[in-house]
Amino acid sequence: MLSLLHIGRVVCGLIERGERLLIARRPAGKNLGLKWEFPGGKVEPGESDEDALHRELEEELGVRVNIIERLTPCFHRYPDFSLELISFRCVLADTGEPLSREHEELKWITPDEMSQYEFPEADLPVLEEYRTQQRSP
Ligand SMILES: Nc1nc2c([nH]c(=O)n2[C@H]2C[C@H](O)[C@@H](COP(=O)(O)OP(=O)(O)OP(=O)(O)O)O2)c(=O)[nH]1
Repeated sequence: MLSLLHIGRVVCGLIERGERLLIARRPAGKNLGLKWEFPGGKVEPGESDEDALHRELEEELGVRVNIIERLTPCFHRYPDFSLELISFRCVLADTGEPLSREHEELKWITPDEMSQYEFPEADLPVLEEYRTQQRSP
């Protein structure tokens, strides 16, 4: 029998700077390797989603952020595991550049450029919601 692992809540940050958003490329050896994602990670037991976001962004990028808005959470089932992805629009709290401590590469892209990058399937509704928001006045 196939057993499907539910990894629980994963938070990620859509970090905005002017018209651009930060995307990060997952390392080759990790699951969903070389896909582009929004930095973040798994929420630990007893932690709030917001605390998890701040912890992960500090660990992965060495940055502090201010949260602007929580987007609609998405449940997604991959062939071998499922997760709930909770995304937040945010901005950098300080002037320093994010560091690529755990990713293959970081890039600042415009919403129009998103379609040129391969994101995990769980991110597709997030990208759609974000682009729709950008188009509305
Ligand atoms: N950070 C992040 N993870 C995503 C996104 N989309 C998506 O499907 N995921 C998946 C990939 C991973 O299976 C999971 C996040 O776990 P992770 O392994 O990157 O995070 P972590 O730092 O908590 O994990 P670990 O290496 O400590 O085990 O969520 C996304 O946009 N950002």
